[in-house]
Amino acid sequence: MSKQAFQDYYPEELSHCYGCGSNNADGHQLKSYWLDEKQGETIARFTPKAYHTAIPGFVYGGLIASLIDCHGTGSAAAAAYQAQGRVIGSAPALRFVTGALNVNFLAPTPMGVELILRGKITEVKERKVIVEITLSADDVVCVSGSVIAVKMPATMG
Ligand SMILES: CCCCCCCCCC(=O)SCCNC(=O)CCNC(=O)[C@H](O)C(C)(C)COP(=O)(O)OP(=O)(O)OC[C@H]1O[C@@H](n2cnc3c(N)ncnc32)[C@H](O)[C@@H]1OP(=O)(O)O
Repeated sequence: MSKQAFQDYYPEELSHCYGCGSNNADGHQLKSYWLDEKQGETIARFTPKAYHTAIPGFVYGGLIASLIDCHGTGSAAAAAYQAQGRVIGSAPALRFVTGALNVNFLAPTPMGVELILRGKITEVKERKVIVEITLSADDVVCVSGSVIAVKMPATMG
């Protein structure tokens, strides 16, 4: 696993995202990495805080959605660089935003354990990347989801 997260390559001015921006002190600051680059598999870890509670003992679904969202967009950027045979972070920058986010809550997600997000890149096009994601707690898949990530429009940059 590489030491630098995909999000560490985002430029400073695009590092304010509530889910994954390292410049957002109030955000989740999610970090995503290759688990197996050849297989297009990625990983992120996150331990919810007490204030991320839905029902006592269980994690708030909106938090989970945002973790899937940012693991998806980060994985998409890494996959786009990979597909072009380029070093991640090299210019011109390849940046992706969420076009669509699907989340399926399969089982209650317990508080008090580290959550593991695993991504699988299933489609890479020039302007669009699809990432399928699972979120596990204690080796149980509690949530599945997918992100359709689309190249960031100039109007957002
Ligand atoms: C960027 C650096 C890091 C920043 C932090 C990470 C981001 C964190 C995640 C977020 O929260 S981002 C904020 C939430 N997202 C937005 O506000 C995006 C708002 N929507 C848009 O700006 C545009 O609608 C969008 C860029 C998503 C798409 O517009 P485009 O005109 O660029 O898309 P286009 O029509 O060219 O379609 C390109 C491909 O994407 C597909 N696509 C576009 N929008 C889609 C959609 N909504 N659902 C499914 N597919 C979609 C489209 O079908 C097509 O696929 P194909 O190539 O296979 O034909």
